[in-house]
Amino acid sequence: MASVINGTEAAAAVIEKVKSSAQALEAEAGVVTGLAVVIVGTDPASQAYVGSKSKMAKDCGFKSVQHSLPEETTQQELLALVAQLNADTSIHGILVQLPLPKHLDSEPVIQSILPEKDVDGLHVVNAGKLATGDIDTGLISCTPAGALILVRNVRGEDLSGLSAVVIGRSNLFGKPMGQLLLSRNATVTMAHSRTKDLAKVCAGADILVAAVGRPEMVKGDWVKPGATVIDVGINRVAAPEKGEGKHKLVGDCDFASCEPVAGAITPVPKGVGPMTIAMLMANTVIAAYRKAGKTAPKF
Ligand SMILES: NC(=O)C1=CN([C@@H]2O[C@H](COP(=O)(O)OP(=O)(O)OC[C@H]3O[C@@H](n4cnc5c(N)ncnc54)[C@H](OP(=O)(O)O)[C@@H]3O)[C@@H](O)[C@H]2O)C=CC1
Ligand SMILES: Nc1nc(=O)c2c([nH]1)NC[C@@H]1CN(c3ccc(C(=O)N[C@@H](CCC(=O)O)C(=O)O)cc3)C=[N+]21
Repeated sequence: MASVINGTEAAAAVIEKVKSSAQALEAEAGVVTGLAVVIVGTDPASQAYVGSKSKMAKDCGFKSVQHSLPEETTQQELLALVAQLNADTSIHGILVQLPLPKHLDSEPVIQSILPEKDVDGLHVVNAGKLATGDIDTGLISCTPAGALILVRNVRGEDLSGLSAVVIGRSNLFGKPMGQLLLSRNATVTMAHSRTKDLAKVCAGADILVAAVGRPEMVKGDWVKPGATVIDVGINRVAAPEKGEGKHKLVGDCDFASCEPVAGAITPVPKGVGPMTIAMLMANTVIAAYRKAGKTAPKF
């Protein structure tokens, strides 16, 4: 039986440190940490995430601004908003919620954010720093940064001798996760949709991280006994057992079959999800410290 990793509790510890850091920065330098979240369109799931990010920012004592733009926003209008936020000295972090509506091209928008305000870690400068092994001076994508803290809580600071498999190779999660695990000396395999015999690849993993977007794809017989399983997937599926038209969240791992085999496993919800929001706050306060010329807290 695995121990179930409590993401809510781990996130609360991060948030406590963010709050005290933000307070200290305000007391010492008169700087209020500022976060701007930009959302385009009306996707209900995105609206919910953005709402909880703005609320958490306020709880941390930040200045929090939310820009909700209509579905028909043009590329030019979105770029103009980012330029305005880049120039705004009261804003230290900018997050543009993805995915954007189909008529918009997300890449130029992301690359137009100043790297020092790119709290999603998606700017090439930040992605490049992580890829070249600089984990200290850039900003790292929130979900992998949070997932790594959960891994460290179970396995310790140094992952030498452990094999890690990451399923998924997105810029937002899979690639930075692989690089973070590598930076801690794990032996990393990046798996994806073209990987042959995925079950066998996974069976060698001491640390198995799934970020695929396929509900309950990873089964218990893919899991090495005692492995640390980090389930990043957030899938909203029908839950007729809860009543007609009801939904529930499930991960990319089949919890019922994985949990008896794993040594430790994250649940969905209350696993990686809360860490993502906590690390967004952490990145924002880090950005504010750097802007003020002060040594940023480490998480
Ligand atoms: N908890 C949180 O805070 C967050 C959760 N998520 C969740 O994580 C999941 C992944 O997100 P994201 O990385 O953005 O997704 P993407 O859709 O960008 O990437 C999915 C990856 O999974 C791979 N893949 C797809 N099908 C298979 C398969 N059958 N076997 C092996 N690999 C496969 C793809 O491979 P290929 O490259 O070959 O196409 C791709 O690399 C989603 O469920 C998302 O909701 C995301 C961000 C934050
Ligand atoms: N630019 C950008 N950066 C992101 O980091 C980003 C994004 N776009 N687009 C969407 C994904 C998804 N994402 C989540 C954040 C928190 C939870 C979260 O807190 N989940 C709760 C449950 C929430 C619920 O009940 O609905 C949990 O897992 O316990 C989930 C998913 C960030 N994303």
